[in-house]
Amino acid sequence: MSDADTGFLRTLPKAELHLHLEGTLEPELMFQLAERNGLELPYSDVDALRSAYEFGNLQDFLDLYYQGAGVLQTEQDFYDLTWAYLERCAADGVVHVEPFFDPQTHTARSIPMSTQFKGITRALSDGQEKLGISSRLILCFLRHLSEEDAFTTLQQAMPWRKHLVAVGLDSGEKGNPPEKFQRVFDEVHRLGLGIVAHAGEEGPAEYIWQALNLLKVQRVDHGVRCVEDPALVQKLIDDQIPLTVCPLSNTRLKVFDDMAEHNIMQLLEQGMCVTINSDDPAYFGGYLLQNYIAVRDALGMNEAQAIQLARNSISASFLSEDEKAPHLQALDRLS
Ligand SMILES: Nc1ncnc2[nH]cnc12
Ligand SMILES: [Zn+2]
Repeated sequence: MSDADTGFLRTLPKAELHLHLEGTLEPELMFQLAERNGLELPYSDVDALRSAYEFGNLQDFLDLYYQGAGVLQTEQDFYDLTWAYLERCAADGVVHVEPFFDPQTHTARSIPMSTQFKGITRALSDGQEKLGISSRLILCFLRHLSEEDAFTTLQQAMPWRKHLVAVGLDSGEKGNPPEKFQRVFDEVHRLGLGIVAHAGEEGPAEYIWQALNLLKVQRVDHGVRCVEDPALVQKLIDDQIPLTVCPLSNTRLKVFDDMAEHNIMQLLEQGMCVTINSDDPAYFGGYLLQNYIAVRDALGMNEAQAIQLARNSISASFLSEDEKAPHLQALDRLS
């Protein structure tokens, strides 16, 4: 039995570091935006759409996720999406967020970069002002597309450079290793932006090595397959490279058959800087608090471990040390 009750988990000051804004598109909002934009969805109603959320693997999910994102057309759509997510964060006790967005999903449909940035950043700014939630935005390249396309995307984002803290790499991992994007991440580095990448979700431990050594990532998104290489596990511990782990996502996408088999608590106990995140909560059945609850219920996470996971999320963020301090002090008071 665990001693971390839900109220306690809610009051923990937590940061969310692995969250795709397009993955917060709830079926209700998807239908609302489709109607507002005069689009037809290939589902009769919200229930029919939700019942399609059965995924055998990452690609099954991505096919639906990219299709769903097609309803996002106007600045207000991006605002509404982001604002709805921030309201969920407020309810879950999330104090800081570093969301991802996938601009190529939208520019490919002729939705300008400016439309995306304006809607998202206006909501993030309201989130700070009205909800007290701080944020830093991360642009992700889609790894199933070419490196040339990523270069074009980076160029298009330059007028919005000051709104970005980092650039990431997502989408289908298998067959799209980090090395495919080494040159564009060299450029990201030259621009002084942070770097993160999905690696070791479905892909092998070798992709995590590449993310570290070739892309020079500051955090690894997912990374749970690191356990297949003991030397890699040791490196992640020694260098305290944060892993942004997404428990509900991993079970819904069959990275682990069952939450009871998830390795997050083993990684934590080995001394790795692991964090809990929700990835694509509208598709995987829960926002950040729900992920903490799922880990508690299946893996017996206790209060001290929950505090450590929350502490890791603040430490691993792109906030300055001064900005982290009040959250870390609040966590110390709970210890
Ligand atoms: N879990 C995930 N892995 C890779 N790309 C994604 N895009 C949205 N969610 C993702
Ligand atoms: Zn992800």
